[in-house]
Amino acid sequence: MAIASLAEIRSTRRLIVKIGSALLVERGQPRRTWLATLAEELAQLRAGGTEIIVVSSGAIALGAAKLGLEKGGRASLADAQAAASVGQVELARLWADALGAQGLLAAQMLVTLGDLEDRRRYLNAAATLGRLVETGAIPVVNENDSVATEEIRFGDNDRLAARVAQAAGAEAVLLLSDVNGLYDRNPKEPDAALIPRVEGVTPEIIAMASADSGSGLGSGGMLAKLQAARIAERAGIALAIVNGTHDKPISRALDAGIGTLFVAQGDESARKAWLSGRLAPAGVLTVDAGCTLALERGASLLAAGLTEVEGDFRRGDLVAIHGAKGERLGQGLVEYDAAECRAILGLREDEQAARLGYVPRAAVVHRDHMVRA
Ligand SMILES: Nc1ncnc2c1ncn2[C@@H]1O[C@H](COP(=O)(O)OP(=O)(O)O)[C@@H](O)[C@H]1O
Ligand SMILES: N[C@@H](CCC(=O)OP(=O)(O)O)C(=O)O
Repeated sequence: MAIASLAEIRSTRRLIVKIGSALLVERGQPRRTWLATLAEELAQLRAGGTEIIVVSSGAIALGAAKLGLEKGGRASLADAQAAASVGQVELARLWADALGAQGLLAAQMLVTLGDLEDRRRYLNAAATLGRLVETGAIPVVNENDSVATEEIRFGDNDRLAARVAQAAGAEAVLLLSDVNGLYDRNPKEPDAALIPRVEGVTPEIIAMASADSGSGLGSGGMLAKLQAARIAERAGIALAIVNGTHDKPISRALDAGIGTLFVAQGDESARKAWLSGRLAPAGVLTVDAGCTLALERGASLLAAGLTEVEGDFRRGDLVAIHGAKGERLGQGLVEYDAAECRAILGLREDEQAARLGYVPRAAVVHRDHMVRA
């Protein structure tokens, strides 16, 4: 479903909700009462059938206060990493308590840029997120700040949220911030006007983001949100920036329709196109007629339908999928190395475990990581 209004975000199947540092932390202290109202809203969304993944900042701000570090722990990378180590413990506890009060189970997931941008590791993160959500738990994702160095950091959780959305196959991202949305200039300027809807993040839109990052607690400012919007729109995912400062911020913003909606610029196939990029497939998997039919119906490629494996690829590589007559059926990210694929060719799941010596993965190419021709 293409999301055309803020209100429609309520009816998404899977939604990423990102909370910035300034919302969660005030003068070094967590905003527990506010968080309780947000958790209540997340529980309501969940009860209405929307699967929720939280991306939460706040570790550095919380940890810096505990350690008494200057500049909110952002004076140096070493400070930020130490602050994040201390603060993440508290952040996880906060979420476990807030969601627990609503009868929900919080699951902590700390990731780095590489986990979401390197194809091989991306599959692991995607599988864990998917499984967590299926179990009914609410993943609470943050960057693993204490180990990520400058070159391998997102640094801001806005882009992290957009990448998590891709990995989790979410339809929308809701960025809760301390402003109503994107303004045509720095919102502190008197004539600044809120932009309700953006169809494509153009250079003109990027130019609206002022270098002033408002709260001073976070890291990304508006520019990071626009970069996140660009990742999302190209992946066929809607993204909205709304004001999260009030109690029950989601209902307030979505009901009143106040915020900025970045409309997805592609469809589902655009999301999957990201998976394939412009890479040349590293191998070919040929499947039998039954499997061809199953793939046409949108199923995953299972080892039982595999008849031939060509090439020397590794888990996470892009492979082409061919039918029995050599016709191209599609392509996708393969869950096994080539040697393992050959070992389990044609085998059912129970036979695979015996051959591999470990519990097999759900598919050779999962439907979420496959683009049909
Ligand atoms: N064109 C703009 N529209 C809205 N906000 C802007 C704009 N340019 C700069 N900003 C600043 O960006 C801030 C939001 O970024 P940030 O403080 O990083 O948020 P968060 O902590 O929620 O991630 C706003 O408070 C605002 O001061
Ligand atoms: N991972 C960091 C957050 C970094 C960040 O981008 O913060 P923000 O701009 O407030 O979303 C932390 O937990 O402190």
